[in-house]
Amino acid sequence: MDRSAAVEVSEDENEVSQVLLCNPRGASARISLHGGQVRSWKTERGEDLLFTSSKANLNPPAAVRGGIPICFPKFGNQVSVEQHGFVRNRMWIIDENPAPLQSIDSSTGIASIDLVYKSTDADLRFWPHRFELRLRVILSVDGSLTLISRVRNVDSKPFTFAFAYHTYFSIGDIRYRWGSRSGGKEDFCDKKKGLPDVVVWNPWDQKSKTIPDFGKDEYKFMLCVDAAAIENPITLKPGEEWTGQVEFSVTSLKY
Ligand SMILES: O=P(O)(O)OC[C@H]1O[C@H](O)[C@H](O)[C@@H](O)[C@@H]1O
Repeated sequence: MDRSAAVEVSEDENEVSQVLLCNPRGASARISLHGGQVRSWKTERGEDLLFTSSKANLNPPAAVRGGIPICFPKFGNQVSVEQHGFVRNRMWIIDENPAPLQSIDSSTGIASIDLVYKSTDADLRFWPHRFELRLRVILSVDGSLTLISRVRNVDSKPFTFAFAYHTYFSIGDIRYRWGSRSGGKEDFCDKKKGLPDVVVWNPWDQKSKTIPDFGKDEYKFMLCVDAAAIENPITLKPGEEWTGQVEFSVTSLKY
């Protein structure tokens, strides 16, 4: 029987709202309003395709180690801006009135949610520009996950930023073949728009020991592959908007 897609909002143990998207086949994605961060992306068999550390600190404001933190307006460690920007450490809200990007109808089996983060006066101390960042997360009938971010300059002067979906994939065992899951039968595939760069990161054994919210041997079972715009930062004039989109799916390998 074909069921409709479902969107449920609940609170986690820290009273932070979480949105659960389910497609008719039982695949799901969970998104936290803390950071607008995708926390899990599960197949219909319940297997999480994203990594979350067993040592992750779930208490705001620090970003959770795992899932898909959003890095904006900077990537990396830069003077006066928090590492990887600050929106991953802020509380977002559900956008009740999203601009239509495409028609989404839950009876078609597609589940989606729109979140927004609007810069505050306090943020101006870290980055002196006013912006609105909207995130649409779409879980499709085939289980693929699409993230569409739109940054709008609502200031009176231009600004320049970097952006990354800092995606922690869960993998089989990095010592045998990175990117493969459970013996090399499946692989991740992503399609990107507006995000020309890719950042690949694994802390490996030595750096793992210096990261408090990361388990000693967990580096073997994760790999960050970030769809990003970093090398050539994006400049927006007042009123302009930029869109960065990524679609993740799992494909079966033919070997
Ligand atoms: O610990 P985080 O701030 O989340 O950053 C995690 C990692 O992200 C990136 O991939 C950087 O290149 C690394 O230098 C950094 O350690």
